[in-house]
Amino acid sequence: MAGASVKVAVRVRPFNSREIGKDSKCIIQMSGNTTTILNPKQPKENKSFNFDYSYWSHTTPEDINYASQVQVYKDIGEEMLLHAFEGYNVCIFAYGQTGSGKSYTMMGRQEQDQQGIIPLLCEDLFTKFNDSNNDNSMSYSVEVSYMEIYCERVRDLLNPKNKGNLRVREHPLMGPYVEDLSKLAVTSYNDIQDLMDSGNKARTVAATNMNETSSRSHAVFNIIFTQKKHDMDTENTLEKVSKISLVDLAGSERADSTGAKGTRLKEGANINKSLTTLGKVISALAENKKKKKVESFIPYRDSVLTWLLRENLGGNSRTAMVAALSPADINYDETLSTLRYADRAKQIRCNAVINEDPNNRLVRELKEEVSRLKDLLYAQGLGDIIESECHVSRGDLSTVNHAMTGMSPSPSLSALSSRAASISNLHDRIFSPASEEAIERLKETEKIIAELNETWEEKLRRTEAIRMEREALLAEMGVAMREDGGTLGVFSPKKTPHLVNLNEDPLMSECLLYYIKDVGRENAKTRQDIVLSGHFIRDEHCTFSSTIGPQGEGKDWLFSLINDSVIWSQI
Ligand SMILES: Nc1ncnc2c1ncn2[C@@H]1O[C@H](COP(=O)(O)OP(=O)(O)OP(=O)(O)O)[C@@H](O)[C@H]1O
Repeated sequence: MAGASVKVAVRVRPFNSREIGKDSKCIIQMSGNTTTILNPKQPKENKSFNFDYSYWSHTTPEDINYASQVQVYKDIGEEMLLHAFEGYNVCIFAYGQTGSGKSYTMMGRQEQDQQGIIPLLCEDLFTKFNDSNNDNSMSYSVEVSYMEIYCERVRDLLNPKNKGNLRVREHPLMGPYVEDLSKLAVTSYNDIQDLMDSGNKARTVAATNMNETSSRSHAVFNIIFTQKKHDMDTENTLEKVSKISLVDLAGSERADSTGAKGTRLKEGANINKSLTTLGKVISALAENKKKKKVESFIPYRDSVLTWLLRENLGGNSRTAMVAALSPADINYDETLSTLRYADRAKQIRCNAVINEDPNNRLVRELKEEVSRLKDLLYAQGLGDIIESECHVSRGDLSTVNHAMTGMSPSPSLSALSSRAASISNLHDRIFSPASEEAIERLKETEKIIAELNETWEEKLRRTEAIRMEREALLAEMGVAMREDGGTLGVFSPKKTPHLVNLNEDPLMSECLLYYIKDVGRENAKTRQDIVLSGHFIRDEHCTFSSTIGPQGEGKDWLFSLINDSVIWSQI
């Protein structure tokens, strides 16, 4: 399987109501694997591209050429899942301008069997486990993480305790990773679905708090999937670990085309830093494939996204990309640029290897690293600090120095002054750059070993504790959830719910459901007075209920947040 190319698919969606309203023309044609874009200004200037798959989803399922969610999953998702079972890392990422259909392809909609690649793949994963239930020699475990990259900062979407931004680190043995990102243990498809839902909700809430839509952030859903095969004869256990990364990228439009100014422009630039770097990485990898000898430098480290996805882009991974296309003539420039991007991605080759027994090897290598670092610190005369204080947090000088001097915590005045002198000496010694780095690395490595050594039961307990925290947080917000005829809604018994259009364009069909805090509508004047409770698609299956209205007024209200002020309007 070494040296396989990135699989590239493009998919064109139906017109949205805004495009229909503007009497848009469809500029995409597909025939077999070829996609052609028509230049609306110069009708003879057609451009054609070949991809592994060209998905025509512009019409309705009645059209025999229509590519359904299931077909996209069967071609791309199923193949990648198969590779994961073989023990390869796999990655599927969706690229395209805002509103082109990335989230629809990756997540889809819960209702009407329109689930996208991520839920279908997760469902299939557990179906495959259950199918192999009678093979006693096999055992499986699945862990999930879900993060968001916004303006080069990483947020945990599954653990409400991880409120701030997480640190992206690089360990010499582990490569780049996100420190403290929760990996939660799951035992069924329902578990994973719950996590997906809460992650998606956390993403929308965060975006709303920043007066943004989630289309400005990159979402990375990781499934770490471990298979163990026990050989009864030799009593050996063979382990394969595969990381499945499913990525919904931020909208790819260029900053100038969104009309962004000031802070927005800066945010755009930062968001685009990850996308621009992704483009540069893809171009450099494509160039390298053409060149025979001197390989160009690949700027993985220039953005958080490319750094974290390094292995998936030209490294140890089987990777697929879905480029989402708008069919409308008004989006010609963006759509052409998406097609060119996808065309370059075809050139990337990845050298995937089966990850056999990676944890045993990693723990062994990490332990070797620990003893190397300890030797180094002993050689610098810092032996006692390692014995007693390796686990203290950085900068906890008093504890470290206490360990170094061996003094009691409440020394006499004279002892204090001599201690102070020795502390200042020791301070220089401990925190010389080399030893500081070694101590830091030692702590980091021990933390990684502890995580790797965590038992399955401990993981389940930790996952449950985090789930309870998530629920407590929702309860605090006054949210009670119920499934209403398949339509997801979040309702509060105490507070008045409201529907809000997510997009500035009132014809766009994504909605947020808000309700006002106890202050009442007339007093709801700022962002603090409202609570977000849900995010869904407004279409013929989701009509606004007339019972949703402030203070029993029986009318629906919309509000917009302009500079943090709530502006009301009645539908
Ligand atoms: N193949 C499709 N069939 C039917 N509807 C689709 C399809 N693709 C997208 N849509 C609809 O188009 C709208 C925009 O799609 P989606 O939210 O997936 O875009 P996006 O590229 O993820 O945008 P953003 O960058 O804002 O997240 C949604 O209402 C979605 O349901």
